[in-house]
Amino acid sequence: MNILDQIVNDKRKEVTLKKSLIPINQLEASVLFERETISLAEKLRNSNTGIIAEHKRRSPSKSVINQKVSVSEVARGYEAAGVCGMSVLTDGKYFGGSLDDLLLARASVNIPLLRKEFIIDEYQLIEAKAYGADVILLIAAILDRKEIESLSKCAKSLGLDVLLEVHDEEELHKSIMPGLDMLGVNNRNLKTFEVSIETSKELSTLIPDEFIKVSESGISAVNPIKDLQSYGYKGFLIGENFMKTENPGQSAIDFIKELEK
Ligand SMILES: O=C(O)c1ccccc1NCC(=O)[C@H](O)[C@H](O)COP(=O)(O)O
Repeated sequence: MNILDQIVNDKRKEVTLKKSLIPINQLEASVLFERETISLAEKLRNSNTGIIAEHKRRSPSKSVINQKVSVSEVARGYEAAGVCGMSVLTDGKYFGGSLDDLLLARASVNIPLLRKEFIIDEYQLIEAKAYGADVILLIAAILDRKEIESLSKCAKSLGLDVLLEVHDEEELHKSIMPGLDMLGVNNRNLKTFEVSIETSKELSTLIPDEFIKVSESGISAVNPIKDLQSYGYKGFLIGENFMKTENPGQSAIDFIKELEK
């Protein structure tokens, strides 16, 4: 069983429990449910830097990254840096995140927020909207084509952008369909945890132009971004590189300044 199988097994139990505790109509009653969302795809399309900065306390590949900084402080720092959007990990068991992190980020900034989660059920999309997300992630490795289609339709009906993540050509072919806004290539091999931006380069020509291309994971310097931009990438999801520092917002500021040179 690989790490994604383990996470999804736990996630199914978690979602079943949550559904029994918090009914959908309670989530729909959130004031944030009626909020007009901000499109991350649009921000990336019009940006020269395209940074999506992540709040990530820990991970299966790195264990603890940063347990000290507050999510509000990180969010405000990222916004000040001029990122296109912020990714907030909401999984508790493997990443130390929560829906409250999303809520706190929402209360702190006015930039697109991605709910970074292992989405397997429409219930989680309704939660995402109720807690202030603008974007959701769908992971091709844990969903079949029909599930991707129905989850992306549901997300769009809630006004949420959809970022679909793939790891290889097979996942890409299986999941390309209208209704997705962004296609993310994850550079992290989830069997070995090795990261290589070559994965983004190799898959770039297979992604139709109508999708905004996002490169995810293992980015820790500006030169790889400049390289990936020449392969058509407009978005760059960066977590650990910022979060491993004492002041993630300041490191995003320094990084973007360097990228703009
Ligand atoms: O980061 C992990 O170890 C991980 C393990 C299993 C599933 C997902 C995982 N990460 C989620 C992500 O996609 C990354 O947090 C994101 O792309 C940022 O990556 P990085 O810049 O390398 O922190």
